[in-house]
Amino acid sequence: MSRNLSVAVIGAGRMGVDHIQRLARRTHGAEVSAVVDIDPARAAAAAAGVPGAAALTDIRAALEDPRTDAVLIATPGFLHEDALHAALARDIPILCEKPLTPDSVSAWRVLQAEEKLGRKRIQVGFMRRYDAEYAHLAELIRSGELGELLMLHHQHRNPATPPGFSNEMLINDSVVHEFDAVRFFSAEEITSVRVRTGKTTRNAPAGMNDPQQVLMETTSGVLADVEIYVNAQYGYEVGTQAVFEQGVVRIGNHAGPYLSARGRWGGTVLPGFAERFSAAYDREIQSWVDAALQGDIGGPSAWDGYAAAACCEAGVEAQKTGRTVAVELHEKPLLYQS
Ligand SMILES: NC(=O)C1=CN([C@@H]2O[C@H](COP(=O)(O)OP(=O)(O)OC[C@H]3O[C@@H](n4cnc5c(N)ncnc54)[C@H](O)[C@@H]3O)[C@@H](O)[C@H]2O)C=CC1
Ligand SMILES: O=C1[C@@H](O)[C@H](O)[C@@H](O)[C@H](O)[C@H]1O
Repeated sequence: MSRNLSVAVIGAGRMGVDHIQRLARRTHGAEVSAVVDIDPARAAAAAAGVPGAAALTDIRAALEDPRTDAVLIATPGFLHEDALHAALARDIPILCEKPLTPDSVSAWRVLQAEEKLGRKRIQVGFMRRYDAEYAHLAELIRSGELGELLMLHHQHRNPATPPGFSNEMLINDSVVHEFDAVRFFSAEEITSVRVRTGKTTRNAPAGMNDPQQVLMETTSGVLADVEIYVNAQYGYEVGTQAVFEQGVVRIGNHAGPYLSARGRWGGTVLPGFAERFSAAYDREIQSWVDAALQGDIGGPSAWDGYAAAACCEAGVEAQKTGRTVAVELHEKPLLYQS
């Protein structure tokens, strides 16, 4: 395809608007042809100032338009399945924000629909894989330079939760990224999950345990833990310490620059994920567009979305029961083995 990839963006909320700006202003080879939101005012506001972008309220109208080459889904997770099936029926490239779907049964249905097409059409929005430090750590692991990877310690801190955020969302909305990160770094599946709750911050909404510790193990026995703390108040921090046979690698948390001034030294804590992962989102979308123009996908697949959904399910059960819960996965279809 020599012309730009015409993308219909479904959902013009926080992430949708961010991706529309990215596609329209910072991505090569793409343009936004439609913005779809159930709320017409949101669709119109997001499409305003984007040349050629139609404001629509129904995904079907975007998919019926022959100009639509690809879709980016940024509606809430519980709406992803319908949008995915509709876009798969058009056999066009899809970037679906995380989660692929909220549970492993619906994720498997999506994966089977894609398998029938005989090619990968869906990329899942696990953008951390595109963060420069994440990519560097993955390269170090693959190179074997420091020996075998043995353990991963993660911290994931958000300043505060939006209204309605629950214990389950802490796993499904937040730790879903670490499930993907552990699978990405270890290049293995996660076999079990355990969740520990302890003393809770007074800043958490009633009924929520915050922080929590999520413990997991991979096929070869790599142990990983996550401190998930979603009302940490002071800012947004995401970091990992990877322990190898011959060394330790730290990424995230305290990236510079460090300032020495006014009798103090130090850096800045970023306010949220949009700032922390801004460059990663840019790379993620560029990689998807580049691959889509070649009829491929550029990153995490529907299998990765399905496996993460299965981990989340195990995580929520572990959270409720206090038990170590096994992650159950179907056999990996051939399509996803390379
Ligand atoms: N990769 C990342 O770091 C992040 C990913 N996300 C993911 O992005 C997705 C969207 O999240 P947010 O932008 O925070 O949500 P949001 O609530 O800000 O926006 C969702 C939008 O979808 C619209 N919508 C609802 N039903 C619709 C329908 N049937 N058709 C079309 N539009 C509809 C809503 O009116 C709203 O404008 C979620 O899957 C979320 O998990 C969210 C935050 C960060
Ligand atoms: O996906 C995201 C949010 O939905 C989630 O609530 C945050 O915890 C994550 O850090 C962010 O990347």
